[in-house]
This record gives sequence, structure tokens and C-alpha cells, in this order.
Amino acid sequence: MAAANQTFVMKCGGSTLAALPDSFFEDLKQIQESGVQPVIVHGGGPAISDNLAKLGIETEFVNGLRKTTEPVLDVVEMVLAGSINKEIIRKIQSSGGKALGLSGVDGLLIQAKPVVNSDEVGWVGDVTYVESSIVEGVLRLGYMPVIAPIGIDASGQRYNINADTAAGAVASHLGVQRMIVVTDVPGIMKKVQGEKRVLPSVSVQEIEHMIESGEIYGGMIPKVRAAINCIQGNVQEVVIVDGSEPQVLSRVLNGERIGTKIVRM
Ligand SMILES: Nc1ncnc2c1ncn2[C@@H]1O[C@H](COP(=O)(O)OP(=O)(O)O)[C@@H](O)[C@H]1O
Ligand SMILES: CC(=O)N[C@@H](CCC(=O)OP(=O)(O)O)C(=O)O
Repeated sequence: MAAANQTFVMKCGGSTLAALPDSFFEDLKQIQESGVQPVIVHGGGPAISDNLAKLGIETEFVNGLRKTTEPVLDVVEMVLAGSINKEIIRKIQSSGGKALGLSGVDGLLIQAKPVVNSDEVGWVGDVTYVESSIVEGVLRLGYMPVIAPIGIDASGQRYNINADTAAGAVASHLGVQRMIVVTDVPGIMKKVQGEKRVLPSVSVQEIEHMIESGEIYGGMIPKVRAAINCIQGNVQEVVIVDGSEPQVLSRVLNGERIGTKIVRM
């Protein structure tokens, strides 16, 4: 196990949340008990899409970002800060862990401004500041913070923030060394001699090249962009892993080579 009192950020994607086995949450509880402090930022894209469909509200993505009108924003907040956040809290508590749910709106935790192409995507935000003292306070109380990626600005306007982007910003502002991105694929994959393989590590340059060539696309793009942004600061490495791998979190914390590591080079 990694050194006591080490804090790491874990981003948990909507693609994998429902399928995470009980053993994932047991692992999380053991990590917490060992004194390593997880900070969770979660997504929930598929659940948002399901709820919008049920309500008959159309939705579309522009370069991986959901076009967010006022009615879409209502559903995004309801699903992320409501049902998904509380489902994660219940699962952690059922496994004996201690968790406290927050959205980025609470205590002005995630402050945001409109993204540059807001004329295209509507109420989508970029993070301007993270009130890390709130996260640190929750950790001091002995709870793992579980954060829904809704942002807010000085006027009280809410924003829909991509969960990878929010997690990267939380990691940067907290100054943690490691961010673990839990998703539904075993890492960044690349075709090598006709066979798809997981890349054990990848540099910023290789990522840019793979985006250009179309080998990295869709939901992987905000992940690698967030990773690139945070490894320019204090964060030393971002690891992308599959949540269905047994004890994936403690294996990463123990230094096992699993998934794809994005490192400064
Ligand atoms: N090079 C790549 N290697 C692995 N997955 C990739 C790659 N490029 C794109 N993807 C896609 O990214 C998806 C993960 O992103 P996403 O569905 O948004 O997950 P999450 O909900 O965890 O954020 C994978 O399921 C896969 O379809
Ligand atoms: C702006 C934007 O696209 N926001 C995302 C927020 C949720 C998210 O990012 O969830 P995943 O991690 O499961 O993809 C959305 O509305 O789907």
C-alpha cells in the first residue's frame, strides 16, 4: 500500500459506474482504512442521456461535450448531483467506507466560466478555481469526498462540466501526485501489427499524434486532454484503468503496471 495520508483523485466514468463490482468498493474501503485518502469525481453521461430520452428532450454532443440548454442543465444537475452521486455514496457506505457527497455548486467548490465555444454548446463550463479547503476539510473529518461535476460562477449561474475536465482540475488544485481514471476499457489502445494493444505508457506528444490520426476519439479525448492539463502542474501521473479489473485501485497504488500511464516527458 502507498504511504499513509497520501491523497489521490479518482475519476469514475458513467460508462462503468453501474457495472463496478462490489469488490471495487471493498477495495476503496480498505484503501481508506489504510490511511490513503481518495477524492472521487464522477461522471454519469449515459444516465443523463437515458433521463433526457425519457423526458423527450433531445441531446447531442459537439466534440465530446453535451450541448447544454436550460432544460438539459436541469436534468444534468438532477442526475449527477442527485441520483448518481447518492448511488455512489450508498455503495461506498454498504462496503463499510465513509463518504460525503458534494456537487461543485456546494460551497462554490468548482468555480467555472463558459467554455470558449459556448455559442455552440450552451451552458458548458471550464473550471476557473477549486475551493480545495472544502475537500481538505471533508478529508480531515475522515470522509472521502464524492464530487458531481457541476460548476458555478460568481453570478450563481450553473454549468455542466465534463467529468474528466472537473477531475483534472480538482487534482491540479489539490496538488495530488496521482489521478486514476476508471473507465470501461483497459487503457489507451492502439493497433500494432493489426492487433489492438493497451499502451503501458504514453507521452503528451504521442497523444496529440493519436488524436490527429483518429486513434484516440470520442470520450477518450476529454480524458487525455484533462490528463495533459494536470500533468503540467503538480500531478506526476495519470493512470487510465478498467474498473472491472480486480482490485484495480490498490494495484495502481502499489505501483503495479496496469492500464495506461500518462506521464510528463
Ligand atoms: N485509443 C482508445 N483506446 C481506448 N478507448 C478509446 C480510444 N479512443 C476512444 N476510446 C473510447 O473511449 C471510451 C471511454 O470513454 P467514455 O465512454 O466517455 O467513458 P467514461 O464514461 O468512463 O468517461 C471507450 O469505451 C472507447 O470507446
Ligand atoms: C459537458 C459534458 O459533456 N458533460 C457531461 C457530464 C457527465 C460526464 O462527463 O460523464 P462521463 O464521465 O460518464 O462521460 C455530460 O453531460 O454527459
